[in-house]
Amino acid sequence: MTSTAPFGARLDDVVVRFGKNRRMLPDGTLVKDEASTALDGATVVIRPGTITGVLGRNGAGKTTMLSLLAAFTRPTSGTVVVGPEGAEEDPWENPWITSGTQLVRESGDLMNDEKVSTSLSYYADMRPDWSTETAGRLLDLFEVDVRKKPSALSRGKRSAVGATVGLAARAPLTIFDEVYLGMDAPTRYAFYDELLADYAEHPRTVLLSSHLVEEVERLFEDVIVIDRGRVLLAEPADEMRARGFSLTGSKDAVERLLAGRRVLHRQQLGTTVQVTLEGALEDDELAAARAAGVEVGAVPVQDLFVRLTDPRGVPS
Ligand SMILES: Nc1ncnc2c1ncn2[C@@H]1O[C@H](COP(=O)(O)OP(=O)(O)OP(=O)(O)O)[C@@H](O)[C@H]1O
Repeated sequence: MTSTAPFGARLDDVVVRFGKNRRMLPDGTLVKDEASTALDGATVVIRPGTITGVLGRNGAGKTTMLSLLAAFTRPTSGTVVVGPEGAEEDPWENPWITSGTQLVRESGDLMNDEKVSTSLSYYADMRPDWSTETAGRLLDLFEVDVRKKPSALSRGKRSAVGATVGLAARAPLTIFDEVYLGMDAPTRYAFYDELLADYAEHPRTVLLSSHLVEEVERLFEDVIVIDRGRVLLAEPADEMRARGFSLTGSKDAVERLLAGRRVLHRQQLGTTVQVTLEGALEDDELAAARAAGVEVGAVPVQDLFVRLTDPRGVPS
């Protein structure tokens, strides 16, 4: 256990706009930059003591949301609270909350001009539940030489240091924002295994954003999908998986089972058709599908995510 109960979090109608700055052009003209809206009325609850996947297409607002929780950014409007259940507080300039929140970004947030060991000592001092034993073991596993400066490490090794910081900190709210970048497949899988094992022994709240959905979806208990600054869905991963199913079989047999259903995706190979549909089959429909030689399958979270956030909408 960490010494503090896992943190939950809540965003209520949060808007974040960037860049309404005035700028002087070389000819002396004053221009006002277009504001860009990163979050546009985002409302979500993050359950304490879960591993939650944060999914969204490029520019959807994931990093902005995670930065709000770690008090790296402030909302333009709306409220953000973080903390143990029933004692959540605004994280902004709130040392009690921020000392319990570890955000790991792609950059690893290491001191560039110092040895990696210096950054690790800094995190060890800052995080009340820091595990020196875990840090040492993971650095050995990832084969990181902590006597080097971050600039002398490969991108994958820098990410591995970030992953190590995130796990060794044992923070009640631990956030990994695309921490896998640059890591090769064996290192990423080692990280996922370590995350699950450490989480089982030391329950806390983990948020994980990743574009490698197929790889990480097995870790998720909850999933948040962000689409163009809004929360499209936030629910247990099993509920998300139950949002759809696939049918594979001959075109005619599959077509007969489509009636009235929303088709999320369709592909055809010769006379065989595979469709992804929203909802679930009733028992009699399932029996009819089997009798017609149509295979009924689950849909990976990756596919549902891609279809549900398709900017062209879903085919009718
Ligand atoms: N500091 C900033 N200044 C101006 N615009 C910003 C800033 N940070 C983010 N944005 C804009 O806000 C939107 C959301 O960005 P954000 O980084 O949160 O998305 P993301 O879902 O993490 O994307 P990606 O998957 O590509 O990393 C984007 O349009 C981005 O250009």
